[in-house]
Formats: sequence, structure tokens, C-alpha cells
Amino acid sequence: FYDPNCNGKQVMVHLFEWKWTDIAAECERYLAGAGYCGVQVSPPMEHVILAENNYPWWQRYQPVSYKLYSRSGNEDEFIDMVHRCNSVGVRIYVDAVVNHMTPTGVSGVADGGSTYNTNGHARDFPGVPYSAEHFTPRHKCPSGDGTVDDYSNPSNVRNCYLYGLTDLNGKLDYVREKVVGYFNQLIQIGVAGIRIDAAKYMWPEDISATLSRLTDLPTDQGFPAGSKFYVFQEVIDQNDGAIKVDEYYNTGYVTEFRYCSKIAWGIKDYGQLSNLIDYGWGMARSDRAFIFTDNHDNQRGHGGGGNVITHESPRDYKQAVAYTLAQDYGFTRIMSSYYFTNTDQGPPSNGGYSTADVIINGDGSCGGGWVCEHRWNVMKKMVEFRNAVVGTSMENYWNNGNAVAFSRGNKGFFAMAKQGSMSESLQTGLPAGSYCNIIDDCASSIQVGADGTAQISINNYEEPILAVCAGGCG
Ligand SMILES: O=C(/C=C/c1ccc(O)c(O)c1)N[C@@H](Cc1ccc(O)cc1)C(=O)NCCCOc1c(-c2ccc(O)c(O)c2)oc2cc(O)cc(O)c2c1=O
Repeated sequence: FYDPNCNGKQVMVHLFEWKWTDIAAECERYLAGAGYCGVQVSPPMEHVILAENNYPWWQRYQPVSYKLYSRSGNEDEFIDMVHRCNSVGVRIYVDAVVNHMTPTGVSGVADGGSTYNTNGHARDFPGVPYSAEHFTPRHKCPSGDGTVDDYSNPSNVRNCYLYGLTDLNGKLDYVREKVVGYFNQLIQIGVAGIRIDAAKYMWPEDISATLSRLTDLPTDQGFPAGSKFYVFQEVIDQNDGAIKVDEYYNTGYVTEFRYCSKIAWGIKDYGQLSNLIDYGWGMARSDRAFIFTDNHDNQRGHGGGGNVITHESPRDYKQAVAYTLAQDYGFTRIMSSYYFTNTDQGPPSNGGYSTADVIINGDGSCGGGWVCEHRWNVMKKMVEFRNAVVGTSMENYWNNGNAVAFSRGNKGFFAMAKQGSMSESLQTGLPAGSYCNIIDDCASSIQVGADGTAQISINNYEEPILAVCAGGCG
């Protein structure tokens, strides 16, 4: 569950709300060449359609069945995307919403034609099928109104309804079998792993029991024999309750939301970068930590909340992502967003429900309301850097509060200047020679002497970053 199954590449991109045809094209025209490990896609399972809320992004986190029919496309398009991406060595990771189904008190028809009804005591999802007996019994939930309202009590968090969402009973073999059926179908198609949505609200032993029934990944999709799903679990642990990330180490990686706050502070005050990982409230073990600068939820001020840096502050954001990809902690994911004015609004659309195409402009940027942070120069270059230095640790760390620099073993060297410029003689850990700064396409370079030192000069307000590799990063 700990191997991303992408041949040693180090960075995932979340193409949030992209449709399958656009993702397939992006794998072929950009992601493969840029060295991305793979793509986290939005939930592909059948979900409610909330016209009355103007089709918000979070409707896809209200499942109706495990049919591969969603706002991003139908089953054929999903399969085509997975195969085309696998063919160019870019993996697909599915956002799996298996803690719950829809909220209570609703009924309707979903986009794949499945009906649902949770009015009164009904819990009818004929598309699976699920019915009332498959949901956590009320008496197991110790809260007054049946919803999660006490994060100090693990039974409250796991056995009650998160914001009224109907909570599946993961202890039932029937429920486990339905989820296993969904996951094994994804595996058979060629999906490389899953994000377990709202894992914090699921019992770790239920997750473990379900994952133990998964088949190996198919060799005909380029996975070595015996490969297993890569699993990363959404657990928002900010030392604010009884649920800890450690509880989920046996079933995969865990999202480390404290990193989002720390990197934001560190970019605001470079001095804090020095012991980013260690100080304060602790963080997941590096070989279990799934990290990111921001995500779909906290870039909207929801969920993992707190002050995070997003694409809306491009200069700081490039520094935050650059540092995240340069340092050696955790497994990294880059967010790729769409512009929004309202935190509930869904992706760009041609009016109503359909998702608009992603426009690729002549200069490689995106149009049509898509931000495409993953195509920005700094992101592209730092993906190359992170791939090139994998396996090395941070050494020769230097930080004067305005600028920071460190080497990655003897394979790479990274520096960044908050105000846009620096000039320091520093130990690079590299063999003697001349090294191109990949960030500005070798407009600047460093000359490393026999003793490993070099004059490190940066003079670039927008992208005040230097990244060099022994033998080139590409
Ligand atoms: O804002 C949202 C949706 C947010 C959301 C969706 C998916 C996620 O993975 C996520 O992390 C957040 N949903 C809106 C609207 C809504 C939807 C359903 C519902 O029953 C009630 C309201 C909202 O205002 N939600 C309340 C605040 C966000 O509360 C939610 C959280 C959440 C919030 C804070 C936490 O610390 C945390 O651990 C989890 O997780 C979800 C997971 C889901 O799978 C589906 C959800 O509806 C939600 C979800 O409502």
C-alpha cells in the first residue's frame, strides 16, 4: 500500500474536477514528458446531481452507487483515460468515497440513472444495492442527534453521521464486499491506487479488512507482478481531537494537513523553514506522510482549514511548492485548480451540469477557467528536480531568514530568496563544475570549486529560485 507504482517518480497532481477525456489528453501531451507520477482524479462513482445548489463540487462526495458514471464522464471514457495514461507511464489514483452515501432526507435520480431515497428511516440505494441494514445502527452512535459532534470520542467520529451523511457500516461483510467489488473493478481497469476520502471517520480495522481482499494490480497495465494498490488516507489531524494519523499507518499513507500550515508560515517567515518538520505539534512519519501545499478543501477555507497559501498568491505559492518539492519529507502532490468566486461552485461548465473542456493556450498555460498550476514553470522544473534527487537527504542547510539553501546529497542543490535576490558563498555538496539553474533555463548558473563551495546568486523577483542537479535534472 506504500508504493505509488509509478517507477520511482515522486510527484502526483490532483486534476480536480477535470473530465476523463481531458485527463487522458493531458497525460499524453504533458504529464508523461514532465515526469509526473500520476493523477488524482475526482470521484468517478455515481453521485447526486444538485441542481438546486447549482451543481457544487461537493456533490461528487455524495455517492449513489459504485457505477463509473459521474460528472467527469462515463465508464468507457474512464477506462480509455486509465489505459491511455498507463500507456505513457502516468498512473491514475481514484478518490474513493466509501465512508458514506448521501445525506439523510433526500431522494432523486443520479447521473447514471440510479435512484436513491434517504427520507425518514429509508436508506435505499438500489444501484449498489444498499438499504437501511447496511448503515451504522443509531444505537452505536453516542451523539444526541446522530451526527458527528465530539471529536474527543472515536466512536462518535466513526459511528455517527458526518454532517448528516449516511454512515455505511464498515463492519458488515456485505458492505466490505461491495467496496471490495468497486476497488477490484478499478484494479482490473488499471488504476494504481486510491485516496480514501474521510478515512478519519472510518475504523482503521474496517479499512484494513477491506484492503486485505484486493487483487494484485494487472501486469498487462505495466505493473510488476505482485503490485498492490497505493493507498493514501484523508485524515485531518491537527492535534485537535482523539483521532491520530498514526492509527492509519498500517493501511497506507496519510494526508498530513499540518504541513499546509507550516509551509505557509515558513514562506511568510523563512526562519521557520529551518525545522519545519520537527517543531511544534509533530507530523506523520516521512514514509507515511502524504503532503501538499493546499488541497481542494482548504484552498476554500474548509475542512483542513487554517491559513494556507494557494494559487491566488502566485509568488508565495511558487516558493511554497518549490520548497515542498525540494525538501526530503513525505510524498508530494500538486493541486491543479479552477478559478472560483464562490467556495461551493463547481468547475467551469458550458452552462448547467456539463464540465467545460480544458483549453491549452499557445504558451502552454490553460484557459477556460482552469488554473493548471501543474504547468507553471516552477512546478514543472521542481518535479524534475525532485525526481532527480530521490533517495538523498538534505545537507549543508543554510538559512539567514531572508534566503534558504541546502543540498540533496551530492545530486542536487536548491536555494530560494524571499525578497528576490541573494548572493552568498555556500557549500553545495556537489562535485566541482558548472551547473545550470533549471528554473531560468540556464540564464543563471553556478561554478562549484574543488571544495564544493560556489557563489550562489539569485536575482529574479517573480521566481527567486535556484535548482541545479549533478548531470542535469531532466
Ligand atoms: O463543504 C462540503 C464538503 C467538504 C468536503 C468534501 C470532501 C472532502 O474530502 C473534504 O475533506 C471536505 N460540503 C458542504 C455542504 C454539505 C454537504 C453535505 C452535507 O451533509 C452537509 C453539508 C458543507 O458545508 N459541509 C460542512 C463542512 C465541511 O464538512 C465536510 C467534511 C469535513 C469537514 C471538516 C473536517 O475537518 C473533516 O474532517 C471533514 O468532509 C466531507 C467529506 C465528504 O466526503 C463529503 C462531505 O460533504 C464532507 C463535508 O461536508
